[in-house]
Amino acid sequence: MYRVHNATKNAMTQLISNGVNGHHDDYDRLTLNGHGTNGLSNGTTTNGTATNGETNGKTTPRKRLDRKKSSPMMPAFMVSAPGKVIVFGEHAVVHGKAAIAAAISLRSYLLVTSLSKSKRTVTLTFPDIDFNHSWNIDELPWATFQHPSKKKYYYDLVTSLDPDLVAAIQPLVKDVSPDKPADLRKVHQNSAGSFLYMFLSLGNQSFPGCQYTLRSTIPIGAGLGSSATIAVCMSAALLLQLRTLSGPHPDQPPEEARVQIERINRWAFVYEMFIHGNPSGVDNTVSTQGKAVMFQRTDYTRPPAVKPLWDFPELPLLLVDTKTAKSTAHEVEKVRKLKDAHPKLVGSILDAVDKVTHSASDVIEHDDFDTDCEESLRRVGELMNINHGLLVSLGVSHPRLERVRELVDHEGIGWTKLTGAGGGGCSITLLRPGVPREKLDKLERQLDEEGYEKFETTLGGDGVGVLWPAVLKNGMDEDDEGGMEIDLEKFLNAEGNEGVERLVGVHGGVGEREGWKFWRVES
Ligand SMILES: Nc1ncnc2c1ncn2[C@@H]1O[C@H](COP(=O)(O)OP(=O)(O)OP(=O)(O)O)[C@@H](O)[C@H]1O
Ligand SMILES: C[C@@](O)(CCO)CC(=O)[O-]
Repeated sequence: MYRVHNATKNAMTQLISNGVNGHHDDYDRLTLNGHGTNGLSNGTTTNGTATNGETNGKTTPRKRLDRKKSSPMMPAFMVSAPGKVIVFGEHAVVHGKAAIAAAISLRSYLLVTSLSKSKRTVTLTFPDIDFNHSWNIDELPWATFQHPSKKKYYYDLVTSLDPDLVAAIQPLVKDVSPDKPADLRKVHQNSAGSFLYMFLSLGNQSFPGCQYTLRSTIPIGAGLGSSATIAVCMSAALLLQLRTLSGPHPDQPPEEARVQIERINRWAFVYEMFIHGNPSGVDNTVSTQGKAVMFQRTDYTRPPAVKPLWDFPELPLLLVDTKTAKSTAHEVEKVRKLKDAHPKLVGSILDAVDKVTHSASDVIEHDDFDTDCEESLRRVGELMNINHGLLVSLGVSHPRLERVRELVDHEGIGWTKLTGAGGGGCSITLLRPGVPREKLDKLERQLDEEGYEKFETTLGGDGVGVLWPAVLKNGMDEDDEGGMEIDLEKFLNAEGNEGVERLVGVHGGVGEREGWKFWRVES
């Protein structure tokens, strides 16, 4: 894994000098916090043509609005999105079957800082993967992306990448990180490509210079949806900068909140397509919406069926990271090849996974389901074991995942399955009620000795959140007005996951924090 927590002093100075913190004088004009206009009715497209940006891809022409003369300075702001666990149905979901996924409390945080007007660059600063790169906005291939035959709008449903557009950004992507080892270079080039594709699709040449700095508390490539969180953060940030989102604010009607969530999710999917090749969209969907969902996409040209599971139970789960990095794209491709080679057999396995997911949903949603009752948990646990067995037969387990199962099964501690893409990554164990503390301690010691990492996380948390401006009310080091501005230096200097959580965390170890806002989609 390529996790770099603390950039060196020199690198840091360079990263910081790329960006200046935006002024705060214009933020109350924007669409956040309920004070601004509704992005739905104010959907000015980048070429000055006004459209009604309603969902379902339908547009009604509206009268032309005046083009904005200059773009006002933005305050620095942040967005955050949660990782996820897939409880049932990974891989099968790529082939049109159902999956159940829940948001977790580990999150990614993106700080967006505007540059002074004369600075015409856009910079990605991703210290977790040792990546920092700038492009001159005026040198990007806008003409190709803005061509009427190619142009996409913020409300569009994009379900495949356009090969001509991918080709247009290749010259910019291939220059990224020439001196890094090949595997890291590939990761950087993927990050660059997915960002540029979305930036050029949504933005325009008069976009202000800015810097996007990302830090995450989610292990990378561990099956916890790290890439989807980056996709969701980037999508939300760009849509906010383009003033195409309204809220989040406390009085926002749920149906309006749902439109914003849907919009963010659509573009997050585009970002994911670039990183993964063929994602199902379950990761970005649960990361955007939060809580838990039952997800199915049978027709890739249409939005998926997403059933929110508001009352998803607080399952007693042990989340274990094998510390063996994998690539989702690689594991998904392996299953596709197996299916091509044995279509009927693999088709039956995928159908069986679908049945397991539906059975689990029935059990969990039944009135009698009780997380304190052994019988309830046993039924879910057995389904987890069956799901894992089917994933093994698809070839996506790993000896280190099997070792976790062996240790858990031997002590009768619970039921284990891999979660996410497999091939390494994480497992989840549903704990049997009443297991003696000594047994759990023994397991934890053993896992620790063998180089596993245990994660404490809760399921079903909030989805994408916004901190606008990047000032926290009850954080640390509050100023005279009782707020603490999160600037680039503080953000980059925060020590490890704990430091990031303490500085900007949605909970921050100090309880629910004022400042972070979420689209509330429950009705
Ligand atoms: N903290 C981060 N900073 C920058 N890029 C990241 C970060 N975390 C993830 N990424 C991007 O996501 C990629 C990992 O995605 P991948 O799908 O392989 O794993 P995952 O999303 O953690 O697992 P899964 O899809 O199985 O849930 C990285 O190669 C990188 O491009
Ligand atoms: C393996 C997979 O099913 C889940 C990855 O978290 C891939 C996907 O759904 O895109």
